[in-house]
Amino acid sequence: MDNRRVIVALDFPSADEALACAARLDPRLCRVKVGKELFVATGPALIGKLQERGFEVFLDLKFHDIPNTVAGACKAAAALGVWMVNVHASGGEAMMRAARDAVASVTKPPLLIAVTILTSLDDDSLRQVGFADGVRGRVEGLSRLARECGLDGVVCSAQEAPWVRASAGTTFTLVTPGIRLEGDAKADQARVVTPPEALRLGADYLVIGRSVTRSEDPVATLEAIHRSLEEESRRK
Ligand SMILES: O=c1ccn([C@@H]2O[C@H](COP(=O)(O)O)[C@@H](O)[C@H]2O)c(=O)[nH]1
Repeated sequence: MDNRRVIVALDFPSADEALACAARLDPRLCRVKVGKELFVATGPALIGKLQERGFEVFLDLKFHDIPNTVAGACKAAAALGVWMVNVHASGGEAMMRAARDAVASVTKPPLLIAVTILTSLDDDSLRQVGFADGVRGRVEGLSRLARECGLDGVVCSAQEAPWVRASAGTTFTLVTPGIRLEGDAKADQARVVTPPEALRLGADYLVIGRSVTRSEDPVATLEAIHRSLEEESRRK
Protein backbone atom coordinates (compact mmCIF):
# COMPACT_ATOMS: atom_id res chain seq x y z
CA MET A 1 0.00 0.00 0.00
CA ASP A 2 1.18 3.55 -0.80
CA ASN A 3 1.96 4.97 2.64
CA ARG A 4 1.20 8.46 1.44
CA ARG A 5 -2.38 8.07 0.31
CA VAL A 6 -3.43 10.65 2.86
CA ILE A 7 -3.04 14.28 1.83
CA VAL A 8 -3.36 16.55 4.84
CA ALA A 9 -5.09 19.83 3.96
CA LEU A 10 -3.12 22.62 5.62
CA ASP A 11 -6.01 25.06 5.79
CA PHE A 12 -4.45 27.68 8.04
CA PRO A 13 -4.35 31.48 7.89
CA SER A 14 -0.59 31.81 8.35
CA ALA A 15 2.71 30.16 7.43
CA ASP A 16 3.61 29.79 11.11
CA GLU A 17 0.49 27.74 11.85
CA ALA A 18 0.89 25.62 8.73
CA LEU A 19 4.57 24.93 9.40
CA ALA A 20 3.86 24.14 13.05
CA CYS A 21 1.31 21.55 11.93
CA ALA A 22 3.67 20.18 9.24
CA ALA A 23 6.45 19.87 11.81
CA ARG A 24 4.34 17.31 13.65
CA LEU A 25 3.66 15.28 10.50
CA ASP A 26 5.93 12.66 8.97
CA PRO A 27 6.50 13.27 5.23
CA ARG A 28 6.96 9.50 4.80
CA LEU A 29 3.37 9.00 5.96
CA CYS A 30 1.45 11.75 4.18
CA ARG A 31 1.53 14.46 1.58
CA VAL A 32 0.27 17.98 2.25
CA LYS A 33 -2.16 20.24 0.44
CA VAL A 34 -1.84 24.00 0.17
CA GLY A 35 -5.16 25.60 -0.68
CA LYS A 36 -6.49 29.06 -1.34
CA GLU A 37 -6.48 30.35 2.24
CA LEU A 38 -2.84 29.48 2.95
CA PHE A 39 -1.53 30.35 -0.51
CA VAL A 40 -3.17 33.76 -0.56
CA ALA A 41 -1.91 34.48 2.96
CA THR A 42 1.66 33.29 2.45
CA GLY A 43 2.54 33.10 -1.25
CA PRO A 44 4.68 30.55 -3.06
CA ALA A 45 7.64 30.70 -0.63
CA LEU A 46 5.78 28.38 1.71
CA ILE A 47 5.74 25.64 -0.92
CA GLY A 48 9.54 25.62 -0.90
CA LYS A 49 9.62 25.43 2.90
CA LEU A 50 7.33 22.40 2.91
CA GLN A 51 9.39 20.75 0.16
CA GLU A 52 12.61 21.40 2.17
CA ARG A 53 10.97 19.47 5.02
CA GLY A 54 10.46 16.51 2.68
CA PHE A 55 6.77 16.96 1.77
CA GLU A 56 5.27 16.48 -1.66
CA VAL A 57 2.78 19.31 -2.14
CA PHE A 58 -0.62 19.32 -3.77
CA LEU A 59 -1.29 22.92 -4.80
CA ASP A 60 -5.08 23.06 -4.64
CA LEU A 61 -5.95 26.36 -6.29
CA LYS A 62 -8.66 24.91 -8.56
CA PHE A 63 -7.93 27.15 -11.53
CA HIS A 64 -11.04 28.12 -13.50
CA ASP A 65 -10.62 30.85 -16.12
CA ILE A 66 -10.07 31.30 -19.85
CA PRO A 67 -7.56 28.84 -21.36
CA ASN A 68 -4.68 31.32 -21.71
CA THR A 69 -4.95 32.45 -18.08
CA VAL A 70 -5.22 28.93 -16.71
CA ALA A 71 -2.28 27.80 -18.86
CA GLY A 72 -0.13 30.58 -17.38
CA ALA A 73 -1.18 29.74 -13.84
CA CYS A 74 -0.51 26.02 -14.38
CA LYS A 75 2.91 26.75 -15.87
CA ALA A 76 3.80 28.87 -12.83
CA ALA A 77 2.51 26.16 -10.47
CA ALA A 78 4.50 23.48 -12.28
CA ALA A 79 7.64 25.61 -11.99
CA LEU A 80 7.24 25.48 -8.19
CA GLY A 81 7.92 21.75 -8.35
CA VAL A 82 4.60 20.76 -6.82
CA TRP A 83 3.48 17.14 -6.97
CA MET A 84 -0.11 17.82 -7.97
CA VAL A 85 -2.08 20.80 -9.28
CA ASN A 86 -5.72 21.17 -10.28
CA VAL A 87 -8.25 22.98 -12.43
CA HIS A 88 -12.05 22.91 -12.55
CA ALA A 89 -13.30 20.46 -15.19
CA SER A 90 -16.23 22.81 -15.84
CA GLY A 91 -13.70 25.25 -17.34
CA GLY A 92 -14.15 23.11 -20.44
CA GLU A 93 -12.16 21.19 -22.99
CA ALA A 94 -9.98 24.00 -24.37
CA MET A 95 -9.07 25.11 -20.86
CA MET A 96 -8.13 21.61 -19.71
CA ARG A 97 -6.07 20.93 -22.85
CA ALA A 98 -4.24 24.24 -22.38
CA ALA A 99 -3.54 23.32 -18.74
CA ARG A 100 -2.21 19.92 -19.78
CA ASP A 101 0.14 21.45 -22.36
CA ALA A 102 1.30 24.06 -19.86
CA VAL A 103 2.31 21.63 -17.11
CA ALA A 104 4.23 19.59 -19.69
CA SER A 105 6.64 22.52 -20.02
CA VAL A 106 8.66 21.43 -16.96
CA THR A 107 11.02 18.46 -16.76
CA LYS A 108 9.02 16.72 -14.05
CA PRO A 109 5.38 17.75 -14.58
CA PRO A 110 2.97 17.63 -11.65
CA LEU A 111 -0.08 15.40 -11.79
CA LEU A 112 -2.86 17.48 -13.33
CA ILE A 113 -6.26 16.79 -11.81
CA ALA A 114 -9.73 18.18 -12.58
CA VAL A 115 -12.27 19.05 -9.90
CA THR A 116 -15.63 17.60 -10.92
CA ILE A 117 -18.31 18.61 -8.41
CA LEU A 118 -17.25 20.06 -5.06
CA THR A 119 -17.91 17.69 -2.17
CA SER A 120 -19.83 20.45 -0.39
CA LEU A 121 -22.61 20.15 -3.00
CA ASP A 122 -25.48 17.67 -3.21
CA ASP A 123 -28.26 17.11 -5.74
CA ASP A 124 -30.39 19.93 -4.26
CA SER A 125 -27.62 22.50 -4.32
CA LEU A 126 -26.75 21.54 -7.89
CA ARG A 127 -30.39 21.99 -8.87
CA GLN A 128 -30.30 25.50 -7.36
CA VAL A 129 -27.50 26.47 -9.73
CA GLY A 130 -29.32 25.05 -12.72
CA PHE A 131 -27.98 21.51 -13.03
CA ALA A 132 -30.93 19.15 -12.93
CA ASP A 133 -29.01 15.95 -13.68
CA GLY A 134 -27.63 15.57 -10.14
CA VAL A 135 -24.18 14.79 -8.76
CA ARG A 136 -23.64 11.38 -10.30
CA GLY A 137 -24.36 12.39 -13.91
CA ARG A 138 -22.21 15.48 -13.69
CA VAL A 139 -19.27 13.77 -12.00
CA GLU A 140 -19.34 11.01 -14.62
CA GLY A 141 -19.61 13.48 -17.52
CA LEU A 142 -16.86 15.80 -16.25
CA SER A 143 -14.57 12.86 -15.48
CA ARG A 144 -15.01 11.55 -19.01
CA LEU A 145 -14.17 14.97 -20.44
CA ALA A 146 -11.11 15.33 -18.18
CA ARG A 147 -9.84 11.95 -19.34
CA GLU A 148 -10.39 12.80 -23.00
CA CYS A 149 -8.37 15.99 -22.44
CA GLY A 150 -5.44 13.95 -21.16
CA LEU A 151 -5.65 14.88 -17.48
CA ASP A 152 -4.26 12.47 -14.91
CA GLY A 153 -7.39 12.18 -12.80
CA VAL A 154 -10.19 13.93 -10.98
CA VAL A 155 -11.29 15.24 -7.62
CA CYS A 156 -14.63 13.76 -6.60
CA SER A 157 -16.23 12.29 -3.51
CA ALA A 158 -15.36 8.64 -2.85
CA GLN A 159 -19.12 8.08 -3.14
CA GLU A 160 -18.73 8.47 -6.90
CA ALA A 161 -15.41 6.58 -7.13
CA PRO A 162 -16.89 3.22 -8.24
CA TRP A 163 -18.75 4.81 -11.17
CA VAL A 164 -15.77 6.88 -12.30
CA ARG A 165 -13.42 3.92 -11.90
CA ALA A 166 -15.72 1.67 -13.93
CA SER A 167 -15.43 3.87 -16.99
CA ALA A 168 -11.99 5.43 -16.49
CA GLY A 169 -9.99 2.37 -15.52
CA THR A 170 -7.27 1.82 -12.94
CA THR A 171 -4.68 4.32 -14.11
CA PHE A 172 -6.93 7.38 -13.72
CA THR A 173 -6.18 9.02 -10.36
CA LEU A 174 -9.10 9.58 -7.98
CA VAL A 175 -8.50 12.23 -5.32
CA THR A 176 -11.22 12.31 -2.71
CA PRO A 177 -11.91 15.04 -0.16
CA GLY A 178 -15.02 14.98 2.03
CA ILE A 179 -13.41 12.47 4.40
CA ARG A 180 -14.78 12.25 7.92
CA LEU A 181 -13.97 9.92 10.81
CA GLU A 182 -16.85 8.08 12.54
CA GLY A 183 -18.68 10.61 14.70
CA ASP A 184 -17.10 13.72 13.11
CA ALA A 185 -19.37 16.60 12.13
CA LYS A 186 -19.93 16.95 8.39
CA ALA A 187 -19.65 20.73 8.76
CA ASP A 188 -19.79 22.25 5.26
CA GLN A 189 -19.26 18.97 3.42
CA ALA A 190 -22.26 17.21 1.84
CA ARG A 191 -20.82 14.00 0.39
CA VAL A 192 -18.67 12.37 3.07
CA VAL A 193 -17.18 8.94 3.68
CA THR A 194 -14.78 7.47 6.26
CA PRO A 195 -11.15 6.70 5.31
CA PRO A 196 -11.52 2.89 5.01
CA GLU A 197 -14.76 3.34 3.08
CA ALA A 198 -12.99 5.68 0.65
CA LEU A 199 -10.30 3.07 0.01
CA ARG A 200 -12.92 0.34 -0.40
CA LEU A 201 -14.78 2.46 -2.94
CA GLY A 202 -11.65 2.92 -5.05
CA ALA A 203 -10.07 6.23 -4.02
CA ASP A 204 -6.35 6.64 -4.69
CA TYR A 205 -5.77 9.63 -2.41
CA LEU A 206 -7.73 10.86 0.59
CA VAL A 207 -7.70 14.60 1.28
CA ILE A 208 -8.22 15.12 5.00
CA GLY A 209 -8.27 18.51 6.67
CA ARG A 210 -10.04 19.31 9.89
CA SER A 211 -10.45 15.70 11.07
CA VAL A 212 -6.65 15.64 11.42
CA THR A 213 -5.51 19.23 11.81
CA ARG A 214 -8.19 20.22 14.33
CA SER A 215 -8.07 17.00 16.30
CA GLU A 216 -6.63 17.06 19.80
CA ASP A 217 -3.68 14.97 18.68
CA PRO A 218 -3.15 15.20 14.90
CA VAL A 219 -0.26 12.72 14.94
CA ALA A 220 -2.25 10.06 16.79
CA THR A 221 -5.26 10.70 14.54
CA LEU A 222 -3.18 10.29 11.40
CA GLU A 223 -1.64 7.09 12.77
CA ALA A 224 -5.10 5.71 13.54
CA ILE A 225 -6.21 6.56 9.99
CA HIS A 226 -3.17 4.72 8.65
CA ARG A 227 -3.96 1.65 10.68
CA SER A 228 -7.54 1.66 9.42
CA LEU A 229 -6.33 1.98 5.81
CA GLU A 230 -3.80 -0.82 6.22
CA GLU A 231 -6.52 -3.06 7.66
CA GLU A 232 -8.80 -2.19 4.76
CA SER A 233 -6.16 -2.86 2.13
CA ARG A 234 -5.37 -6.25 3.72
CA ARG A 235 -9.07 -7.07 3.35
CA LYS A 236 -9.09 -6.12 -0.35
O1 LIG B 1 -14.53 19.03 -3.83
C1 LIG B 1 -13.65 19.43 -3.05
C2 LIG B 1 -12.44 19.93 -3.46
C3 LIG B 1 -11.52 20.33 -2.53
N1 LIG B 1 -11.79 20.26 -1.21
C4 LIG B 1 -10.73 20.68 -0.26
O2 LIG B 1 -10.38 19.59 0.60
C5 LIG B 1 -10.21 20.01 1.93
C6 LIG B 1 -11.20 19.31 2.81
O3 LIG B 1 -11.10 19.79 4.13
P1 LIG B 1 -11.91 19.12 5.35
O4 LIG B 1 -11.50 19.96 6.51
O5 LIG B 1 -11.42 17.69 5.45
O6 LIG B 1 -13.37 19.21 5.05
C7 LIG B 1 -10.36 21.54 1.92
O7 LIG B 1 -9.07 22.10 1.82
C8 LIG B 1 -11.16 21.83 0.65
O8 LIG B 1 -10.77 23.06 0.06
C9 LIG B 1 -12.99 19.78 -0.79
O9 LIG B 1 -13.28 19.72 0.43
N2 LIG B 1 -13.90 19.37 -1.72
